[in-house]
Amino acid sequence: MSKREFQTEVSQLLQLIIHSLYSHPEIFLRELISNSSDALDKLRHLTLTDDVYKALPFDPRIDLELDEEGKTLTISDTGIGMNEEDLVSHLGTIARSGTKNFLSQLSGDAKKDSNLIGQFGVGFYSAFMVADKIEVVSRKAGEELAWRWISDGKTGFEITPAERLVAGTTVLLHFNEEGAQYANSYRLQEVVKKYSNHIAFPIFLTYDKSEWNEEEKKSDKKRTTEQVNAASALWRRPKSELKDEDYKELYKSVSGDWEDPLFWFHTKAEGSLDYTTLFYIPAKAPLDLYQAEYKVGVKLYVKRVFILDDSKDLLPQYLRFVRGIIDSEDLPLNVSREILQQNRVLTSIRTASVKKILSELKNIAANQPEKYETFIAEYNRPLKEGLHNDYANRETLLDLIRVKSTKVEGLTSLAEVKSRMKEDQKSIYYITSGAESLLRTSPLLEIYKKKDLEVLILDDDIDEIVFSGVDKYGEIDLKAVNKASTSEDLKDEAEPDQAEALKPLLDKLKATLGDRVKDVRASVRLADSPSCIVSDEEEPSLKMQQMLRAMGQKDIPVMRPTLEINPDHEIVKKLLARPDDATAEDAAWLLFDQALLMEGVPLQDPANFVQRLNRILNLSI
Ligand SMILES: Nc1ncnc2c1ncn2[C@@H]1O[C@H](COP(=O)(O)OP(=O)(O)OP(=O)(O)O)[C@@H](O)[C@H]1O
Repeated sequence: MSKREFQTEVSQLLQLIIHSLYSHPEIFLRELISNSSDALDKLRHLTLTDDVYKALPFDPRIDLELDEEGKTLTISDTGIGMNEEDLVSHLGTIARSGTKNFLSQLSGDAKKDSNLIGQFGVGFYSAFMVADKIEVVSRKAGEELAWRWISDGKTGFEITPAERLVAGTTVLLHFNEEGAQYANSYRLQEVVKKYSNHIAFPIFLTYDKSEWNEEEKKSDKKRTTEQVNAASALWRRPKSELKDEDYKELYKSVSGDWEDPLFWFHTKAEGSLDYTTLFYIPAKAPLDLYQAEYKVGVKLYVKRVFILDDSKDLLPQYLRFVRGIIDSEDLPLNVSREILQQNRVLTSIRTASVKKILSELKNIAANQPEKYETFIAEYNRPLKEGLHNDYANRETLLDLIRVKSTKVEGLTSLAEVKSRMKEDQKSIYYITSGAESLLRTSPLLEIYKKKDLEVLILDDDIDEIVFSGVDKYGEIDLKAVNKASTSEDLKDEAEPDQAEALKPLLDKLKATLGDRVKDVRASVRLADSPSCIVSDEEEPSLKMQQMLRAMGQKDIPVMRPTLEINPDHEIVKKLLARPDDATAEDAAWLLFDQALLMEGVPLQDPANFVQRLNRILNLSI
């Protein structure tokens, strides 16, 4: 006999499940049935593709056996099974980094945590909500030995040799007080129908059925086995036969989510390629959305046979929040992961699927704006990632994303921004890189305020990278206000060019600031501030350079910004009038440093800044 302890994370998860998950104890059955269904999927795939397994008998089914008196339930499958090693690693440790991350997000507030866990899916361990002892007997396909795993969900588990006639897994639950309600055949049937009706394999329930005995005028109990689920691949049925409830139920069983999805798109394609797709958008963004090791939410089937559910090639990465099914008629059943990557059929399905998802989202944006708002609250950012990566769908994605702006409260679409453009407005303008409050008060926006031009406030930290690659919305140029060339648009033909008159001052400033600046120029974009910082077209902004360095990128050359000064500002006028003033040098540095501060860039030498400031203050008091 070998006694082992659970990995710390498992104990943590078990504690949580037992103490805060009482709101939905029935999901234990969905989780165990879905594990069985996965195990059957895996074995079916092997029997179709791997010579070693081809000769093995495969009679796929899931059996629930109820002992009402003894308050036990077994869930058995004829799937892939587990050997001793698998039992230890699958039912004693948590390998998925997503789960570990999930645990670290827990707040200790039972209500919030149970919502989190609902989105996450707790798997096998959820059975400890309803059982105080669980025995698993499993035999791996192709192996002779079977193993028994026993645990009370508290101290650890034991593994001993056991017997099992065929490959597969049997989970025996000894119900606790909470679980006693499930030692009831009606309740079990109800829960199976609710969550697992469309599992592709038959689920049988064996129980003592009461039957009326006419002769003896009493009811007898008779051991009966009945199929309790529909076992149909629901996605292959015509849309007209399916009700919203059917879609929601399938969603919950494929995603493990408790909440209804926001919406779904069901498509049957016939023609050069035959396939069915059913995609769902979860109401809440998956918790691992921003993790490199996110869990794939789309399963690939070939002719209703499950192939895989962990391929990142089924949809582009930015659509990783989509859940659902792709079922193809044209792929071979033995298609391997490597082949999938360059398979023409899958590439076509993927391209068409992305188009479909995006065009459906566009419809929703147009026809159900409130619902679309809920969607955007969760998924605006991944769509922006798409702008960066999915060139082919950029136009659609530009219509789908939402942005903040100086003209509206909340979010707005680029189509709305376009419709608000003034007659002589040459481009759509935006400002990036920094917190919203910093961006809204930036001196770079002064001229736009004065001219009553709208500016998009792009304060998401990926915005600068994303939008630096997007230079047009339809025919209209998109321009960052902190780029040197953007000011070309703003030049007033009527206004005389002041550069000539300013030249002596510009030269002087340049000489003082030396190699800290690339250039010093007269600005056309300032109204109230004396100076601002701009970058060249191809260069990341100062704030961005700072971020890249903070992220550990070392090879970023030091890029010098251009300082622009406002020819109409009193300070600038005075400096021009008194070129030999003793304070000129201090003033030059203060003009530069304050422009940096307004960009959100920390000063290289704050002590120097303060000394200069105090000297000037002293003179003015
Ligand atoms: N009936 C079964 N047959 C074969 N393997 C199983 C069975 N039940 C569980 N396992 C194995 O144990 C692992 C852990 O199961 P668990 O339900 O905790 O998580 P999961 O199914 O991987 O993830 P989740 O349920 O969170 O999506 C599974 O990945 C699988 O390898």
